Amino acid sequence: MPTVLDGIISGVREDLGRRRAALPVGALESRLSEVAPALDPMPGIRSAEGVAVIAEVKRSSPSKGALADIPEPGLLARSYAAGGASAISVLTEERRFSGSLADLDEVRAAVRTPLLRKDFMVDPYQVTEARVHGADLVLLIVAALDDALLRDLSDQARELGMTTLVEVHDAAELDRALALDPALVGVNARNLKTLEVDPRTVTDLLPRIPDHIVGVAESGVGGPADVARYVRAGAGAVLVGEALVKDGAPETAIRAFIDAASEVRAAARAGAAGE
Ligand SMILES: O=P(O)(O)OC[C@@H](O)[C@@H](O)c1c[nH]c2ccccc12
Repeated sequence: MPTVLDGIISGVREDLGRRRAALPVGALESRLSEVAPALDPMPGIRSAEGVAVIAEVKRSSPSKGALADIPEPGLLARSYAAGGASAISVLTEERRFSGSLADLDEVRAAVRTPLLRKDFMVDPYQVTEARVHGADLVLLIVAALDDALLRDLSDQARELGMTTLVEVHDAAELDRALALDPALVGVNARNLKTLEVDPRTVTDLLPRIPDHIVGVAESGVGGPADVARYVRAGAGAVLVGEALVKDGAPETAIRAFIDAASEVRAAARAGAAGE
């Protein structure tokens, strides 16, 4: 039976075919020289106080439908940056998430924060496109790629100066991700094949990520208590969409996430000192 992920990917391939027909790869590549070099998000992510927040611009999702209108993604991105987000994720998938490369352009024009192109990357064309539109990071979903393509896209991103966030959902995928030695490994609490969210996926897998790689807890953060739980499990970063796009004051919400994480760290330090 085809999974939800299979359905999303076939739509992504169709849309990609249309863009490639309009702008062949050679013409796309010639635009690379016109963009500013990719920013390195890692110093900011590693030195973030409490936890690095990767705040997502997300209009809708296959599981929940419409989440928020977001007429001006640039304005939302500015409030994310003002709240202390270490990076901003922009969903560019059109059919299920109502995103676009135009959103990425708008956000790029609005902030200097490192940007992640969040999409279902299945072709090198998309990685080049991400860079041309100003992305500094790309998401690579292990469940959507075989090892050869995963390696190729990861190498390509590195050659373009970009950072990869490699997303996993189970132990076997985590092993495949770690083989690439990426800067960031994301554990998605949502199973993209069924869309079910189980935070235990994150708390089980994060502790298996080596210290030199930043573990990113993805999905299912509704409030500061969820952030605290993920940080206790070893998250160096959290990726949050729905809760922020629905909040009238995303700036304040991000600060509350960071504060919750800082409290966990202070308690851990106090515990260690008292031992
Ligand atoms: O809106 P949430 O539950 O905070 O989730 C954000 C993010 O984790 C989610 O959008 C996501 C994680 N991995 C993905 C891969 C593709 C599309 C979307 C995603």
